[in-house]
Amino acid sequence: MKIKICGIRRHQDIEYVNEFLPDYIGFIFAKSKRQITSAECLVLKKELDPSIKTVGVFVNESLEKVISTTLVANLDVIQLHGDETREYILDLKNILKNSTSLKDTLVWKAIRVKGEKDIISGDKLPVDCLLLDSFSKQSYGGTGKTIDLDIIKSSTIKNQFFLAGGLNIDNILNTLSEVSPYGVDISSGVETDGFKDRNKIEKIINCIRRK
Ligand SMILES: O=C(O)c1ccccc1N[C@@H]1O[C@H](COP(=O)(O)O)[C@@H](O)[C@H]1O
Repeated sequence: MKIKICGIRRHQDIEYVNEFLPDYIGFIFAKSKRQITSAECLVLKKELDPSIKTVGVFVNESLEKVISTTLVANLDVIQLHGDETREYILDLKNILKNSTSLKDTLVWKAIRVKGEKDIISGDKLPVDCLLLDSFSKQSYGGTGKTIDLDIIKSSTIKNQFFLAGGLNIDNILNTLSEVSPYGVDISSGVETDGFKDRNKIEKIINCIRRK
């Protein structure tokens, strides 16, 4: 089970992830209280354990901005978390494929699940991995709202997927007994008063790894 801790933005956050070594961390480049710039990301990355892969989270961003940020911050994965279309994804993959420095960059697409049809159409997208998140009218992500697991259970999703949306120490084991994602993506569930909390990161990573 892969683990991603998202919304890393402070030096302390880097210390916490270096201690507990999730597989991935996420940097938010979209409008959010967790948003950082590519220059700030670069500074944080210099302190990061090299075994941890980095994911840039973008929402309805121009291809130029996604590419320049990915280059500056030297990201391993681009996570599209908005309303990006199949055409946008194909254009992005084409640019990555033709770039010497970005040809190994992966593309993940977040599907904000309202119903089974969202999963069915998301499953057809030309991406390296899907990320199933809850739907909220207020915000594109990082809401702490959970997905209705019955929608995933009754779907015929074929792609590997990360599960996101309100995962925390109180619901993680039950969630993983109901569905079998490739990985879990956790953000607000490891925060206290809006900031990453070392103890919550420790507890949830240990809990998932002991499972
Ligand atoms: O975390 C954010 O602020 C954010 C903003 C805009 C798009 C995505 C964002 N985060 C992603 O949201 C999900 C779920 O987060 P949570 O665990 O419910 O708080 C996760 O995939 C983050 O990458």
